[in-house]
Amino acid sequence: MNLSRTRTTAGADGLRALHDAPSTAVLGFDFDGTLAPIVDDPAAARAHPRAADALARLAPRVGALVIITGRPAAVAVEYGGFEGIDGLVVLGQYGLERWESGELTVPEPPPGVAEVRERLPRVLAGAGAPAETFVEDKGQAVAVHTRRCAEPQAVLDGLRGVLGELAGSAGLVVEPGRFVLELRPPGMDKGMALRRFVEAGLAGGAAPSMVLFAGDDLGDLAAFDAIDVLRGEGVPGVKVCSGSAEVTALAERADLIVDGPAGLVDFLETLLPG
Ligand SMILES: O=P(O)(O)OC[C@H]1O[C@H](O[C@H]2O[C@H](CO)[C@@H](O)[C@H](O)[C@H]2O)[C@H](O)[C@@H](O)[C@@H]1O
Repeated sequence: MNLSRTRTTAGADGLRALHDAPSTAVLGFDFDGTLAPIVDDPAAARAHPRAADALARLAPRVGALVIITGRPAAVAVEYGGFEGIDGLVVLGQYGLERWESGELTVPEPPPGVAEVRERLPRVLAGAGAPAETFVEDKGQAVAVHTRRCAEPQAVLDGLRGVLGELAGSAGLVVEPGRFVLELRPPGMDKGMALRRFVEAGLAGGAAPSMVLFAGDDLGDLAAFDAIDVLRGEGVPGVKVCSGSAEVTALAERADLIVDGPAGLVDFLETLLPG
């Protein structure tokens, strides 16, 4: 493993801890933009062609593999091709849902989601949202995408206020992302999900010896925060940014920057025996 690839001493310490004791390491990943290249249609997103194989080969070598995604857990499993990966846990909808070994746990959505679903078309029409504005219904949340609009950032910025009001009036919060505003339940984020996963310990009861998380989008900053807290408590950690021109906030805080999903898979393959 090439420790000099890291930009920080703490990151090099974290990678060294991974190298020294992989069997008690926790490796966490975001899905879209990190394991799966970004595409215009959310339903067309698929994991990088080498991602599932790399994860399947890593699974028996590390303490735990967890994907923490804004997607419904079952969707990430399907789009990722992750069905047969023993030992992989997928926490969907920012940690509300859990998939492991084919078992899926999904809570009842709060009533605010149905309210937002019903009111959203009128709110979008009233705000003059272009026809290319796309609504993704995720069951626990509703996402408004502007990627396919001619001016996606301007449309997104123009919708922030009305969608914030709509979410607030229904007891939901707005989660901003790459040309998307998600109206979702409060009370859980990727940092809390990662923290709980780590605190639950590894199969067999061992405490994780290090934690790595790789992400690309604003929702992943909470997981970076969790890594910082763990480091403060003496658990080595590595923050990996799947770099893009669309979001720069993660790169500023990352120990290691890789070139999108292809770069992440290349990195994962360096953790495997040749
Ligand atoms: O937490 P993640 O796994 O990164 O999921 C976050 C959201 O990702 C998806 O949207 C993003 O990817 C789409 C497909 O590449 C892209 O078209 C869109 O512009 C991106 O924002 C997904 O559709 C959302 O449901 C996820 O919450």
